[in-house]
Amino acid sequence: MRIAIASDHSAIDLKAELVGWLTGEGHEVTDLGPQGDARVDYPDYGYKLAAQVGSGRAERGVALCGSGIGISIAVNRNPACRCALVHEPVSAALSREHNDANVIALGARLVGLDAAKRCIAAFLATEFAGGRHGPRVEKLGAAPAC
Ligand SMILES: O=C(CO)[C@H](O)[C@H](O)[C@H](O)COP(=O)(O)O
Repeated sequence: MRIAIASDHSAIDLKAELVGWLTGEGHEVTDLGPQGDARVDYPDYGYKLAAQVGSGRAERGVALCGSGIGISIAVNRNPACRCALVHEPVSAALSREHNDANVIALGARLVGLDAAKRCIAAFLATEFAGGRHGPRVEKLGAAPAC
């Protein structure tokens, strides 16, 4: 699967571990940065990731920051993205099954490497169930203007 991954400075170590793991699992991984450990702003990387997934260049995205909150908010500002912030695998699977999430967000200061891998594995393995969930997800792509 084509997977894009991005973070802020708080999650570069977790990002590096996940890039290695996902690549080893046979995925085509695009690391959108950051590459160094300088402090950066999560919106910049969230927007880059959202553009990659929203355009279809990546099929799925992995978004990381300290809590996962900031970067998930940034990704979800792109109407083509449905980013789910999760802390355990059941929510990760539900985000696919019910919400057809295309980006998963994780907090590097809250979730360890093993839990992050289990969440991502569930996220990648679970299909969207469709059916009654279809029209609900369609509504997410057509949010009313304020
Ligand atoms: O957006 C966040 C909080 O909701 C992330 O956890 C950020 O990574 C965090 O705010 C960065 O904080 P720092 O003190 O500048 O490292």
